[in-house]
Amino acid sequence: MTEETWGLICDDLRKTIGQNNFVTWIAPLRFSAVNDGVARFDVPTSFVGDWVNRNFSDKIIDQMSRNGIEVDRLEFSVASGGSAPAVTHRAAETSTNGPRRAPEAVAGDDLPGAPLDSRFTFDSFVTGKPNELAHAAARRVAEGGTVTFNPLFLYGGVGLGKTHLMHAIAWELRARAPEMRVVYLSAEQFMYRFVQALRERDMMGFKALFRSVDVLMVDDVQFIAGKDSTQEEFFHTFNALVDQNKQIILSGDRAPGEIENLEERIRSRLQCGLIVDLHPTDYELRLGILQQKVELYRQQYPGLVLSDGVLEFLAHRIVNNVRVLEGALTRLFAFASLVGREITLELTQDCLADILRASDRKVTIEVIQRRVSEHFNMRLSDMIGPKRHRTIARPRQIAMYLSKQLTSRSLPEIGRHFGGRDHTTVIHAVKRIEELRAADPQIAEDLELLRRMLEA
Ligand SMILES: Nc1ncnc2c1ncn2[C@@H]1O[C@H](COP(=O)(O)OP(=O)(O)OP(=O)(O)O)[C@@H](O)[C@H]1O
Repeated sequence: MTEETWGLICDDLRKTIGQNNFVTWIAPLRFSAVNDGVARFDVPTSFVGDWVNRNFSDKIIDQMSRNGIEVDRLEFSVASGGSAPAVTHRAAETSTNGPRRAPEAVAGDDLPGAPLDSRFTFDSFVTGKPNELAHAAARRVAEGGTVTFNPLFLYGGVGLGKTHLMHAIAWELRARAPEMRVVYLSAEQFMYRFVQALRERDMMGFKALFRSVDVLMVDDVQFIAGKDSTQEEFFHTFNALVDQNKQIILSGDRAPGEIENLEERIRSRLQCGLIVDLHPTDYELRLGILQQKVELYRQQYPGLVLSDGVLEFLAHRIVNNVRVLEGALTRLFAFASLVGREITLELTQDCLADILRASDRKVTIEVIQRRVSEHFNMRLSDMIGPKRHRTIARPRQIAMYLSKQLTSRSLPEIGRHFGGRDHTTVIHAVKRIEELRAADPQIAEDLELLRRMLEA
């Protein structure tokens, strides 16, 4: 297999495992050789090799086979040094998110940090009303001065920039104070390190390692909910660091108070710091992000002409998360440069027909939740939270009902969007609202109003 074929396989893998997983785990691999049914790779640390082997080997083998390379297993050896491989750069440069360099590890080799994405800096983070508070808090922490709020907890929906902000803080701290031991990792990686330490009977080492950092950043903490011993260890690590006045920065898909199956003592500890919310994007922010990305693409595709109104059109029409917006723009530029044409509105509509159709059709569950919360004057976060009072539970049921009516999502998927509730809860909600619609004219009217607003 050539490096070029590996590059193609990487492109496919990115689609199947998602951009974040790809950047963190696959991009750092350096393809070495295939022989006797074994594909060999160099990896920066045994941790990465181990993780990829456990979590992604099936997918890699499958994608290889789709590209005509048949292997039975993968082997990883720790590279003796050097930077990320050329093929990783190439694969990364054609990523759906535009030009960038390969990820780098933020911590020294002895520290358990995950690689950082070099695109995710403060410079490249566009601010607007929906994210200004989160941005300001992140900036403050990144100054690295006296610890004023601990932890900083960033939360918000998918693809709204939580990981971007965390990486930006890490880059900034690293630039300002290179001697600081800054560790960024996902909650899943934290758990993996913990389980590995248990297996290898090296809890002392684990504790010493995590207690020796100056700044600890853990992404997607909702992941540890319900995982009892990991939570316990996380709690001790957290306390030890707070006691030493070390900064902790966390992110989650919802506020700490709304993460189910999180131990009460952790929840209350998390609530002691500053909790900031990244809100869904608005039109101005989307336009700002598009304009910023276009500047980058102008360097990559010099000479491409963009007609007036195209960016405004995209900002209006693609209201999903920023990741989708970026993907659309990347495709548009790549396509226009391939056919050598100006990016007109017409070309945009042709090239992005599927994405536009999907956004058209899509009244998303998130939008339904938002509209219903506004209508009933309740907090959006209560849609996914645990509260059961009628004034909250009823609108939540209405939102579930509308999600079933207006989207093609399955019952379990809807349940997941409502704070990981079971599909039977959704069935119950749908039945209940159907009954109420027949019996209560006020509910019938509310439903009709909401449906019209959502389909407008
Ligand atoms: N305000 C912004 N300015 C520039 N780029 C942004 C902004 N918000 C998000 N992005 C980009 O959108 C993409 C998704 O962001 P990110 O991965 O940080 O989201 P997330 O909130 O961590 O999502 P997830 O819940 O999926 O982990 C990234 O490529 C990021 O650079």
